[in-house]
Amino acid sequence: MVIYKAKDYQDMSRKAANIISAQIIMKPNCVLGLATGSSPVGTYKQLIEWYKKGDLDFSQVTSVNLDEYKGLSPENDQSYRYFMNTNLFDHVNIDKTRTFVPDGLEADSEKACNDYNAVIRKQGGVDLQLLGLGHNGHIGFNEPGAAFEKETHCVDLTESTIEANKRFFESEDDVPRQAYTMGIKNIMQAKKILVVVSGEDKADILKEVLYGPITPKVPASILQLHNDVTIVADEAALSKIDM
Ligand SMILES: N[C@@H]1[C@@H](O)[C@H](O)[C@@H](COP(=O)(O)O)O[C@@H]1O
Repeated sequence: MVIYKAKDYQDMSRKAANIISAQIIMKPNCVLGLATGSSPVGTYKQLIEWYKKGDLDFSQVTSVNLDEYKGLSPENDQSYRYFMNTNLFDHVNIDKTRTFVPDGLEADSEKACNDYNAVIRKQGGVDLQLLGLGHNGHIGFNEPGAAFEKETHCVDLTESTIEANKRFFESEDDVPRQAYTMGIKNIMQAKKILVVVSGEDKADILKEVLYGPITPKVPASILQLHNDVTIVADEAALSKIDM
């Protein structure tokens, strides 16, 4: 595991975007595993900037996103499909038919999840998976207690995640209670993993993730067992770790 200390959110975003750019340059037809949340937004902004300067080409890139709220349509401005379109896909030359997000409108959970696993397999797996980190150590929507061996599945969101995500909705009642998420098994099968973490409020959980016991109670702790993980975190997020 490699840990890069960034000065602040912007520096973290630039460093992470550099790693993603290197992946695209080395393998133009790579499969990127992408994430939502506020942590990767700056990274996407930086990638868009470099694309606009002519330094990056997404024309052969495929993407698979980690998760989607169950019940939200792609047009719903809180859906993760909408997030990806507005924060990245609409601004670069990626072929949208090669950008995949679980189908939030598929009411049959088993079908939605099996279909998504098939999509990931068809792409030949993920070359680089970008991850944010939830306050309770979740990755994607794999909440504490999630079995490590799961592939894409339907989850009940925990109260703390609903609380953390309600800022994006009009009211707490509007926050969906379930989501489809890649499982830990899908995430661990990625060839490389890049985690972006920012802010003092993530300092305790980041320390636990990196140096605590590997346990489903802290889903991201499994990353200690992956052989190619890069953490890019800002000083605030690393403030509980001596380095
Ligand atoms: N499903 C997403 C996660 O993929 C994300 O990592 C997490 C942290 O979000 P943020 O980066 O906004 O702190 O939030 C959501 O629950």
